[in-house]
Amino acid sequence: MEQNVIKIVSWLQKQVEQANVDGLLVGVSGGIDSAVVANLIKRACPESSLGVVMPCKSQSDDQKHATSVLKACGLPSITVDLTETHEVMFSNIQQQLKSTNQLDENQLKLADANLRARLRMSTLYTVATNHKYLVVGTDNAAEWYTGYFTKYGDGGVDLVPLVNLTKGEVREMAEYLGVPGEVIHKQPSAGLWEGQTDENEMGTSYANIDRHLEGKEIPEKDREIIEAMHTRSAHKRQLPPAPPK
Ligand SMILES: Nc1ncnc2c1ncn2[C@@H]1O[C@H](COP(=O)(O)OP(=O)(O)OC[C@H]2O[C@@H]([n+]3cccc(C(=O)O)c3)[C@H](O)[C@@H]2O)[C@@H](O)[C@H]1O
Ligand SMILES: Nc1ncnc2c1ncn2[C@@H]1O[C@H](COP(=O)(O)OP(=O)(O)OP(=O)(O)O)[C@@H](O)[C@H]1O
Ligand SMILES: [Mg+2]
Repeated sequence: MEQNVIKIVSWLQKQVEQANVDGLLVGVSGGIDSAVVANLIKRACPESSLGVVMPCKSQSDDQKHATSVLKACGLPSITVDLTETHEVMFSNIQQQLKSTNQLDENQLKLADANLRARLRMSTLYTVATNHKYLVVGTDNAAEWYTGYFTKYGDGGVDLVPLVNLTKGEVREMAEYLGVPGEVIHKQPSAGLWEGQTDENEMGTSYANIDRHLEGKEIPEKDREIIEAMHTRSAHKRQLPPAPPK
């Protein structure tokens, strides 16, 4: 594990040098993926790294966990509360759709969740430009393969240091890095709506996705779910399609 950490930390340092920027930042949610990245960027750029906490109708536990992650790794932070910003933007869009008879309640619920992720992305780039830092993403191999992220939201980043690690490997790295236990052991959640957990929404488990990525046998039903997510999300892992010249 130590070797893996050293490898990623020096890769991050190289990216900073090559991009000719001053440092790195990450959104810190109180979840395990951003906790690991927070530790890695602090190691890569001890004097020029930043965590950004961005509550948006978030659970109070998440904020408590974000604070304990930041304290444990000594990463400085700022907090930008997006609750009001989201409220203004979302209710304006909703009103316009409603008054013109174009509102689809179910679709808009999903769009609402993705809007929060995209407001966070805009916030991170605003702070990154101010500091001359790069935005570091937190997607792991399981999320990347299944496309379980918001296009141009939490997927809109400059670097993806965890993209080759399964969720299990992220957990092992979190333990090695001293991430607080309550963060390591809670259910992964995008916090996109009340009571949401990743595994409920996906209909399969990270353990199955990890096993599938490692080439091991998993139940046929889970294999089908994972492959369907992978196919459906191909566009998120590519540049936007363009017509031939
Ligand atoms: N074939 C295609 N070619 C090009 N573009 C295509 C496309 N199909 C859809 N699109 C575009 O992509 C959009 C759909 O993609 P997107 O907006 O990402 O939305 P979508 O994939 O529907 O939803 C995002 C998923 O990621 C989950 N998520 C989000 C954020 C964080 C986390 C987490 O783990 O923390 C999880 C979230 O719960 C949800 O299940 C469509 O609205 C359309 O604009
Ligand atoms: N409230 C928040 N404040 C700051 N960043 C956030 C917040 N919510 C989400 N993010 C950013 O979006 C990323 C994607 O969320 P995701 O839930 O996949 O990761 P996580 O919360 O770190 O871990 P887990 O998957 O275990 O919940 C986070 O890692 C973080 O960078
Ligand atoms: Mg989360």
